[in-house]
Amino acid sequence: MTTSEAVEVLPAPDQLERWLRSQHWFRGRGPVTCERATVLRDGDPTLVHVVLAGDGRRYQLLLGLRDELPERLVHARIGTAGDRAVYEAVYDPELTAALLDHFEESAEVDGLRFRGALPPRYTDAPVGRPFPGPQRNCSIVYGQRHVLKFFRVLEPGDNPELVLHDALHSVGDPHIAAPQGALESELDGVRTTFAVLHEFVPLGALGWPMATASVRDFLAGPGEDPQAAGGDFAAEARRLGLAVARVHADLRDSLGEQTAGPDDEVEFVGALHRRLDDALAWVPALAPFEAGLRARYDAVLEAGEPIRLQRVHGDLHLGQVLRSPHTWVLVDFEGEPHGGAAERVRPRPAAHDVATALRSLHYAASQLLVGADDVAGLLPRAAKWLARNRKAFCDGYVELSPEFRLDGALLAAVELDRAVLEVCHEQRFRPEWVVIPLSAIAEAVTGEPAWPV
Ligand SMILES: Nc1ncnc2c1ncn2[C@@H]1O[C@H](COP(=O)(O)OP(=O)(O)O)[C@@H](O)[C@H]1O
Ligand SMILES: O=P(O)(O)O[C@H]1O[C@H](CO)[C@@H](O[C@H]2O[C@H](CO)[C@@H](O)[C@H](O)[C@H]2O)[C@H](O)[C@H]1O
Repeated sequence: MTTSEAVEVLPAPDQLERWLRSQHWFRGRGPVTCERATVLRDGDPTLVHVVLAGDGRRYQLLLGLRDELPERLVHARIGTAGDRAVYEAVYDPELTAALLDHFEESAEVDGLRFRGALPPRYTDAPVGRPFPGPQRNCSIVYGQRHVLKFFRVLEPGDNPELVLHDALHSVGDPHIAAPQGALESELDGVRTTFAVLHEFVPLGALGWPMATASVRDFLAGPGEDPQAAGGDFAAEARRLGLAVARVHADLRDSLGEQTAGPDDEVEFVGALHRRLDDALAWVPALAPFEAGLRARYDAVLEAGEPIRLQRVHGDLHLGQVLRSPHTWVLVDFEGEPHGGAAERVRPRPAAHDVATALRSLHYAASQLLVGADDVAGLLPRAAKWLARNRKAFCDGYVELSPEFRLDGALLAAVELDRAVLEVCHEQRFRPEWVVIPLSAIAEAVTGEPAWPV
C-alpha cells in the first residue's frame, strides 16, 4: 500500500498516537510509522489490518472505517481518515464476522494467510465480540465456539502459543483449547504468527476467582480447618496438579526433552543471579534477603541433580487456567513474559511451571491480608489454606510424574526466582501487593512467617 493509500485508511498521525498512548499494551515513546495496511473488507464498514513500527517494536491493529459512526461504536473511535470515522474494529460485529469468514475460506490477502480448520458452520453465525476481561492482547469471542486472539505486539517467528497448542493437540492432550487456525504472514522475511484461533471453552471458571473465593470463605468463617470449610479448593488444586503434569508429559512426548550439560547448569544458575542483580537495583527492599537468595540459587549446582529441560507453559498462574465442567484447561501459552522472544521459547525445567503455580496459590492465600485490619488473626489461617492447597497440587503433580523432586534445590530456587520477578512486577504495577512476594522470600530465607503485622 502506498503512503497516499494508507492516509485514506489511517487516522491522522496525532489522533493515532494519542490513542496508542492511552493503550496499556503500547510501550513506544518515539514516532510511530505504518509498515503495512491491508484492506480485509471493502465497503461501509471497511476493515483494515495494520502493522505499526515504533521504538523497535511492531504493533498490530484492526481498524474499522465507517461513513457515519453509530452511537454503539462511538466509544471505540480513534479518529478520522478523510471524512470517514476510524475505530477499533473488534467492537463491530460486522467486521469481526468478516475475519471469521476469512478463516472459513482459508483466505490469503496481500500475504496475510488465514489458516483455518473450522468445524462446519451451524445455521446461525456466531457473533464476534471483544473478550470483556483484562488481557494483554486482543481476543474476539465468537459465541461459545471460537476465541480469536490477535497479538498486540508482533515478534518475527512462530508464536509459542501456536507451537505448543499444535504440539499438545497432536498427542491428544485434554487440557488445552483445541487449536482451530492461525493468521500468519512474513515479518522480516520470517513466517510469523499474527493471531491464533482456538475452540472456546464453554462454561469455564477461572482458577483465580475460584481459589480466592475459597480463601475468602475460609477466612470469613469461624473454623480453623480449611478442609471443613464449604469452599474447600483442595480437590481442584489436586486436579490442577494432575493436569499440569499431563501437559508437561505431553510436551516432552511431542517436542522432546534434554538434560542440561554442566555449562547449561552454570548458565541457568547465572541467569537467576543476574535477575536478582537487576531486581536489587530496582527494589531496595530485597537487599536483606540477597545472601539467602544467592545461597539457594547456588544450592542447585551443589545438589548435583541433573536438570531436565523441556518446553513449558512459562507463565502458569491461576489466571491462566480455566475449570471447564470436565477438566482444567491451560490457556495463554505465550511463554515467560519477563524477557524477549528468545526467553519465551527457551526449554526450561518442568519445575518452572510448578513453581509459578505454587506462587499463585500463595498469592491467592495472601491477597486478603493486604490492607486488612486483623492481619495477625488472619495470617495463621491463610497459611493453613496455603499448606493444604500446595500439598494437594503437588500430590496431583507427582501422582502422574513420580520422578519430580518436590524437595529438591531446583524447585526452591525457581520458586524464589519467580517471587523476585513478582516483586519487580508488583513494584511497577501494584505497589501495595509487593508485600505478597516479598513475604514469601522473607519466609523462605529466614524460616519464619514474615508478613509485616
Ligand atoms: N479458549 C478459551 N475459551 C474460553 N475462554 C478463554 C479461552 N482462551 C482464553 N480465554 C479467556 O480469555 C482470557 C484472556 O486470555 P489470554 O490467552 O490469557 O489472553 P491475553 O494474552 O490477552 O492475556 C483468559 O483469562 C480466559 O478467561
Ligand atoms: O499478564 P499475565 O497473565 O501474563 O501475567 C502477569 O501479570 C500477572 C497478574 O499481575 C502476574 O501474576 C501475579 O499475580 C497473580 C494474581 O493477580 C498471581 O496469581 C500470580 O502468581 C502472580 O505472579 C504475572 O506474574 C505477570 O507475569
